[in-house]
Amino acid sequence: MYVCESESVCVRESVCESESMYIGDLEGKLTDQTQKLSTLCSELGTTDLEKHLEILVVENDRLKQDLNGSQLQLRHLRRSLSGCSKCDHVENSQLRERLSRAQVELKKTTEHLSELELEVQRKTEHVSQFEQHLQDVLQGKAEMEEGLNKRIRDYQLTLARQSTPPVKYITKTVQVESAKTKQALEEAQGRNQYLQEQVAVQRQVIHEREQQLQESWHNTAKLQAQIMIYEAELERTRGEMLEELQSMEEEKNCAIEEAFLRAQSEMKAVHENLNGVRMNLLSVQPALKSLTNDYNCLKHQVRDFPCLLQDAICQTKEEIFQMVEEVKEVNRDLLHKYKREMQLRKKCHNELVRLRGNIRVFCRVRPITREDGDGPETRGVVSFDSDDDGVLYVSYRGKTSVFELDKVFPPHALQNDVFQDVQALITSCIDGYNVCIFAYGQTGSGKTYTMEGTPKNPGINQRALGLLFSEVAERSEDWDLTITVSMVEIYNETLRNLLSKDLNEKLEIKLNPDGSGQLYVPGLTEIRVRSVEDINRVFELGRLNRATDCTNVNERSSRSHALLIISIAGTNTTSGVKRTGKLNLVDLAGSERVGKSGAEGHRLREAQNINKSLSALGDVIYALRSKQSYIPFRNSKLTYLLQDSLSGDSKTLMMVQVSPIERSVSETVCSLKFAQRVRSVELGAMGRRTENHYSPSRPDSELEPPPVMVQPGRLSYSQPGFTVGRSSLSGRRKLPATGM
Ligand SMILES: Nc1ncnc2c1ncn2[C@@H]1O[C@H](COP(=O)(O)OP(=O)(O)OP(=O)(O)O)[C@@H](O)[C@H]1O
Repeated sequence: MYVCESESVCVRESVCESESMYIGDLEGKLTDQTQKLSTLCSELGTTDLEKHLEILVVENDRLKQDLNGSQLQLRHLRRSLSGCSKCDHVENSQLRERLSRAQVELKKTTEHLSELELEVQRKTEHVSQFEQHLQDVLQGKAEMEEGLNKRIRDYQLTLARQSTPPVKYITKTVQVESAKTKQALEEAQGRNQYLQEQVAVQRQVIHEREQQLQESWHNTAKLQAQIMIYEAELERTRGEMLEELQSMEEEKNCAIEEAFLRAQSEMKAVHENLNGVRMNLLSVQPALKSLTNDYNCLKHQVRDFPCLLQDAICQTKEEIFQMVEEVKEVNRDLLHKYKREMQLRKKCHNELVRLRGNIRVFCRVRPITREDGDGPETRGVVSFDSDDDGVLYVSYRGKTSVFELDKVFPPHALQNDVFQDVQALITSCIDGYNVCIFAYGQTGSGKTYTMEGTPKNPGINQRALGLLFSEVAERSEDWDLTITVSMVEIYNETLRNLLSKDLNEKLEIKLNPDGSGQLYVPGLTEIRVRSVEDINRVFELGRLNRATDCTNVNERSSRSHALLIISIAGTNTTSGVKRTGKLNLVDLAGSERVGKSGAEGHRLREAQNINKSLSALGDVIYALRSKQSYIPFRNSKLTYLLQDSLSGDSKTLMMVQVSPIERSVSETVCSLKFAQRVRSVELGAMGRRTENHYSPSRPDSELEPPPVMVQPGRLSYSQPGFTVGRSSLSGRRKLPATGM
């Protein structure tokens, strides 16, 4: 029994050994399978699939980009094509080139796309093959696992069947030995458990891979669908492009045809023109021949022209020189005649002035002004003779007084009209005469208006200086003339220098110590004037100085005599002979004050002084008229100052100013009577102030050259003095002056 038990234990041990060997074998196989699986997994594993998938995705993206690029190009081409209709033929051809390039690129892209499609297809097949293989491997593994499980179960059943009661004894033994077996079994079971777990893990992994594969298939399908859509789009675009290309081709053909037809017609026209030109050429040939001949002829002439021109120039020069000489001769002759005529004119002028009389009396009737007011007293009492401009009628209380003067200016006479009649006198002072123009009349009769005028309408003073400037300029070739100006006021028998800085300075009239009998005023300011601006400045200064000394200029002007003394000194540039002339322009004080003022105090003194000076003026004129040996020039400052302008061959013009209104009639008549008395005076004959020697005694004289012989007939101032008679030659009617 013991043997039997030991035999059974041995059998059991051997079974166990064989079982454990088998299990180890199985384990080795399982390990191999696991290794294989992992190898397979690593071969086909996630990485490769993902890589494939990624490659496919990248490839797909690239394709998408290509497609986008192609679409963009296509759109661009479409736009270009739409603009093509407006472009010309050249642009069409450029677009066609671009289109063909795009087509080539599209073709390439399509080819590349089909290649990629093939690649995708190939890869998909490869993936499906791998899947199939993986399924097979999994199936084998599952089968193997199933077999192993079955065998493990069988072994477990066998082991369960072998555990019998007699083994109790043996069990002890077996217990000793079966512990090892048990342990081995347990180990095998543990390993088996472990392998089962591994298998489960692998299954899970496979399941995940399957899912991923499914997704990738799904994506691939999607992408394929997208590719299909793109392909369809491409196809459609290609179709459109082809259509457009075709239409463009048609257009091109049409354009070519049109251009060809046009070119043909133009060619035809050109041919026709050419024929015409040919015909013209044939007809022009003879003319051309004659032109060539002419040209040759002209060429010869041009070659000879400089010589001919030189000859002609020389000849013309000679002629011109001759003509210039002739003209010079004529000019000399004319100049000689002109100078002679000028001398004659001067003689005639002086003769005319002499015949008119040295004392001339004009009358100016001022217009009725607003200041005269209204009423019967402002009625006009003065009338004129339309046939005689020297006659004036004054009607008052039924009586008419007639006054004959040299000239009467009616109220409407202008400043210039007055000046026209006095300018001959003014020019004569350049010839060495002393001239005196004074305005006489009652206050407000227009004396200042006539002498000074207004800034816009100047009177005799400014016009006289303007005339003198132009005369000086005209004579500047023969005479070196200078014009100086002084302004003096006589108020209350006091002489005041209106151009002086010291207004309190009183001037005195003195006899020139050189024994010439000339008078001069020491300290009198003489300002040289060359232009109208100079005159205006001098007048302004005079007006200012006159105004500073009184509160009412108008009042003062009515009671003082204002004198503008213009001296003209000249030296003959040829002979060195000097001569001087003086022009006194006097605005007298109002004449109505004389003996009528009834005033007291300074007003009385004023009236007495005005009376004195105007009476003295009357006395002087009376003495002159009656040719008295003594002329009372010294009775007043006025007559003393005007002595050299009232005596000898001096020329005097009295402008009697009268008011036309009834209120002033008595003053008007008085003034006109005085004027007639003055008009009847004859002045004695004295030579003009002509010097041909240096006179140091005259304070205003200049350095003179040594005396020279005066050429006969050249200088008008060399004439002897002349006696001035009352103008019996003037033809003026002698009308009795009726007193009132
Ligand atoms: N011919 C004229 N045309 C227009 N207005 C004139 C004329 N004559 C004088 N008048 C005006 O008459 C007014 C008095 O003239 P103006 O001052 O010249 O007189 P007058 O005799 O100089 O007086 P006085 O002795 O007070 O100085 C002035 O307003 C002046 O403008």
